[in-house]
Amino acid sequence: MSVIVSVVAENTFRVIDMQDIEPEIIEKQIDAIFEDIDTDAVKIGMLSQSTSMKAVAHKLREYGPQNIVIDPVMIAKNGCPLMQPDSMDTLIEEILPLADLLTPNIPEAERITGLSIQTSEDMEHAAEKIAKMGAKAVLVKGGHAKGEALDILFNGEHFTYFSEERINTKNTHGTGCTYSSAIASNLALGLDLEEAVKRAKDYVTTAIRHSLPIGKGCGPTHHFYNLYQNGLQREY
Ligand SMILES: Nc1ncnc2c1ncn2[C@@H]1O[C@H](COP(=O)(O)OP(=O)(O)OP(=O)(O)O)[C@@H](O)[C@H]1O
Ligand SMILES: Cc1ncc(COP(=O)(O)O)c(N)n1
Repeated sequence: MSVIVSVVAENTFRVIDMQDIEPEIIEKQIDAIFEDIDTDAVKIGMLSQSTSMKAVAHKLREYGPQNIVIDPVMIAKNGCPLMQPDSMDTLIEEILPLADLLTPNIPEAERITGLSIQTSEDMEHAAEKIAKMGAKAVLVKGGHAKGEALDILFNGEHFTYFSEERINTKNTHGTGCTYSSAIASNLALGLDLEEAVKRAKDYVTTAIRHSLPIGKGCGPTHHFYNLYQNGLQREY
């Protein structure tokens, strides 16, 4: 089930424009879900401005769902801003504390913490600092680093490393969106956090390995590669 918070006119190489949905309509979309259907996990992506964040936070506090995974989207792969800079305080005060898991990439973790992140120790420090700010667990993603594709999970007590070799492709549009959605889905299935992240890391790595060379910019990850392998054939 989806709640539309913004309609974004974008393709593989640019964001042309966006129109945010009125906060009252965001809240009513959330009501429409929670008054009807059981919710096992929630995944939150782009929230472009404070009023959208406040609407989402207000309703999540009201309904109190479990397994809230938040991808604090700030800037698209192609460099276009997706979150207004003046909404950073609202993100930190209203959204971050709702997270059972926050999944910043390195630039997002730097903006949230004010730390500079160069090494895996820096990723650990940032994860710890974000946990102190109120997120129950933090996964700092290393897609923007060099070398191995290393992500570090801090569950409030200890760190777990998830590493894969870096795939040489420009078609990484939506890697973080894919990853956080897969983690939320795995939590909804009842897996513990470490196992949910481990399986989602395998999934996103396969989706990047078989990402689609379409469009003039960064093509998307292939969400259905395994499904197609198992019978729903389609050649790429
Ligand atoms: N070239 C790559 N090869 C292998 N894994 C990658 C590559 N790029 C990103 N990843 C992995 O993809 C996942 C998403 O991380 P990333 O840092 O790209 O998130 P993101 O910047 O939030 O993504 P997006 O904003 O595009 O949705 C992580 O597991 C990361 O390690
Ligand atoms: C609506 C929306 N949400 C998230 C992203 C981030 O994905 P990417 O960093 O791959 O551009 C995006 N481009 N658009």
